Amino acid sequence: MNGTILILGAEGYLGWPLAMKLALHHPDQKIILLDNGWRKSTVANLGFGPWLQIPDLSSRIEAFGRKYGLANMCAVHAEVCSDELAELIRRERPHTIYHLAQQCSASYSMLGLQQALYTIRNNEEGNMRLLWAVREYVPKAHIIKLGSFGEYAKGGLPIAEGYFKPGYKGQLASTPLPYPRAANDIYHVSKINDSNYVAMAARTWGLRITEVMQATVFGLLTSEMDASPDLFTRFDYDPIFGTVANRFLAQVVSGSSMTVYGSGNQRTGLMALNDAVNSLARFVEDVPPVGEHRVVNHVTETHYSINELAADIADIARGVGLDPKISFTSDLRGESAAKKPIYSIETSLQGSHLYHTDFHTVIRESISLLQKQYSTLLSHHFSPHSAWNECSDGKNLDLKRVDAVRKTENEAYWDQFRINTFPSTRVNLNPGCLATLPQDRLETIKNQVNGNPLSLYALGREAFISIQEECAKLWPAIGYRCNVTSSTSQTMNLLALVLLRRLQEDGKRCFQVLTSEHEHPGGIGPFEHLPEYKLTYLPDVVLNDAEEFNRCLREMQPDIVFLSHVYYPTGKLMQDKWRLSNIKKAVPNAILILDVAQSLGIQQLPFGDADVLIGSTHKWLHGPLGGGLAWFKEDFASWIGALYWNKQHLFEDPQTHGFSIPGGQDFLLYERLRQSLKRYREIGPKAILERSTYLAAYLKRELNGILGHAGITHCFMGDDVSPVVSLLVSDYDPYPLYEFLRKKDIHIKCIKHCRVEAKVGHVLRFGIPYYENMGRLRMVLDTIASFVDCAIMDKQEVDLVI
Ligand SMILES: O=c1ccn([C@@H]2O[C@H](COP(=O)(O)OP(=O)(O)O[C@H]3O[C@H](CS(=O)(=O)O)[C@@H](O)[C@H](O)[C@H]3O)[C@@H](O)[C@H]2O)c(=O)[nH]1
Repeated sequence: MNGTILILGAEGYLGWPLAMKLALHHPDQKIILLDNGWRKSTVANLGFGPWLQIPDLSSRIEAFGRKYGLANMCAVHAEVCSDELAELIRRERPHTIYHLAQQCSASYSMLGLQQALYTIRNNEEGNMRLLWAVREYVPKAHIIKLGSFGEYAKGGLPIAEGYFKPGYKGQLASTPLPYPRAANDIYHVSKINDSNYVAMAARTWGLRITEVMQATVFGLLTSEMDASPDLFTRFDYDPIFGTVANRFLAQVVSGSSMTVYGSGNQRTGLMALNDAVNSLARFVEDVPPVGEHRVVNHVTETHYSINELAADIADIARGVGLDPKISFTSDLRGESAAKKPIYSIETSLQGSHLYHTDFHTVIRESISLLQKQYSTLLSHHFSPHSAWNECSDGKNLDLKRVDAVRKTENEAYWDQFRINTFPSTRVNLNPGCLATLPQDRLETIKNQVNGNPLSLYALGREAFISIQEECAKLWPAIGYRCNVTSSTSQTMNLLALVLLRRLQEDGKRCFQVLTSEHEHPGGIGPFEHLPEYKLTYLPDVVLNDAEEFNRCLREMQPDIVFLSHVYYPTGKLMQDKWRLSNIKKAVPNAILILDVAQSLGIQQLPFGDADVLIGSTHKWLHGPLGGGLAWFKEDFASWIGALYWNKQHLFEDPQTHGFSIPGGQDFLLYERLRQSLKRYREIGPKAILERSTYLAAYLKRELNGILGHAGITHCFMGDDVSPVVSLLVSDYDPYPLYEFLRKKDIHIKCIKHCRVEAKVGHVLRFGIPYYENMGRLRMVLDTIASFVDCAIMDKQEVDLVI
């Protein structure tokens, strides 16, 4: 490769088409696409999503490679606001850097304090870090910084390109001064501040900077996409991230009213996506001299007021047989203009560098494409955002609306969320393995390591620290050490062996383990297979009777009590309030191990009495397979010493020595877990449990109806506080049904021949992830009903009867 071009914010609306254009125009150059996925996850978390479901960035890069036979793009998941940026620039030495990695929504920046702070930090810190990194490592590089046309103060004067020579008190300035800037929102103020910093960096440090004062971009297609959906860019049309022309397009195509804010006399500059990207790409060859802050007004449609824009789009829409409507709201942004403001706009590139596609052509082409790619429409995308001056207690009213959108019963919201983040067509309801890594994180992780084992370790260390921070927030456990381990089964093997070694130091050879009849083999199995342990399985009638249970404890004086927090076959929650503290009172020297594999992520963990709590990450945290979290009481951890004895510690921290997975492992596990915990915290444990139990109640109710109708004797085990539906059938073998579902890509769990709460039979377990929805569960139920009907009606009981 003959050089490197770096695009910051390459997964955005402009970033991706720009990357394609550069890759095609410069096949001998390496194009690095950096993004942190913020835009995608933030839009989804607000309850919105783009019109078209676009593949993730790495799939798009692959599709581009296939179509054009080029392999000069590579994606990097990194934060601009971290040392990763300087490190990347130091390593790659790009000659051209596009900076598009900014929070670009004025409405988002006005949602509340957190959003305002995020905008300032991300935009201004990111910009500052870029300037310093370029100064340090590639001072001759060309920075192309996306500014905003909206930074300029509009006062009836012609709008110059960044600098002009004003007159005052009869005198004309001798050197050009910055054209006045003013804004009504935090986003645009952050861009104004950026302009000052880049101007300073050019003047004082001699950097070469082109600042592109970008007007509102509209449209969906660029020439490189060639109408291939796997190369499309995101098209947002919601009130926070959707911009005016794109919103109007989506509104006319879907039959909603175009929402004009205020009088509609306010003006907006516009530019078609293809024109904007073409022009941006040409700056690679058009480099300003050292020390120049060149400002470019990037706008092609200079005359539109919002009313005129709506009227023009309405005309074009009518021309293609649509029935456009326009509605007016109050002046949400304080833009009130009694009549259209008058000013002209200078654009030095117009006619040369800046190609201007006919507005009507782009609008017609966009309408046609939106009609063809009609998506799941969510009407809340069309409502306006709330007024920028309507704040109470520091919280903008919009957030309340967003909360309402996200509530448990909002199928449209969750459907969109699933499509955005867990788009698999399979329905995974196997509560033993809900390890479905969100789509938007997969690519991130793939690109972190680039085949270098040392970077794998470095990433592992960094991720481990973040995991510990996340865990401390999610599960504050005073007096415990939290460690990232292997899964419950793997950790229990180690713990059973280490315990044996420690217990035998007192000379004893045989140890009593008290447990229940419904443990998962992964937890209790190691004790069952090591002959030094003698197991007693208490039946549920004893476990559920406080007095009887205490009597057993006192009589047996077990060395170890091993119990599950949520019962494996039924999903029922242990009555831990009295159970665990009673164990500690009755047998204070016994080691109490709590298997939280079935409860981690959906129930509050009962810290306080248990010496160890062990859970897996591939169930309700939807995290990596083979990972686990284990909490050890401080004194227990000191006594037991370690689980891993090979001293290949990955960390300096002695607290983790011997308890965290040592070197020689795949530490992407840590990165995957970090991503899963981040997602888990973003959605929130409460929302997750509420949504999952709500769906589980629906599935249970409907399943009951189907089985009752078919005359199949059954009962549901468990309770209503768990998102696990556990179905017990005694007269039928449910395995053929399980197999039938599996072939239809519906996964559940079948446990044959088990005893639960004095009943004997076969159990089918359904665990319902929060991101599922009624429509997909209905499909599962219909599939079950079709199997059951068929088997009964065709008198194929032979399939069902044991
Ligand atoms: O449904 C809507 C949406 C917007 N508007 C009006 O359309 C105008 C433009 O609003 P917008 O949301 O499309 O765009 P804006 O907030 O101005 O910001 C967008 O356009 C800027 C360039 S410029 O518009 O400032 O030139 C970029 O910097 C930003 O990143 C991009 O989000 C405003 O007068 C707004 O009141 C409506 O009337 N109805």
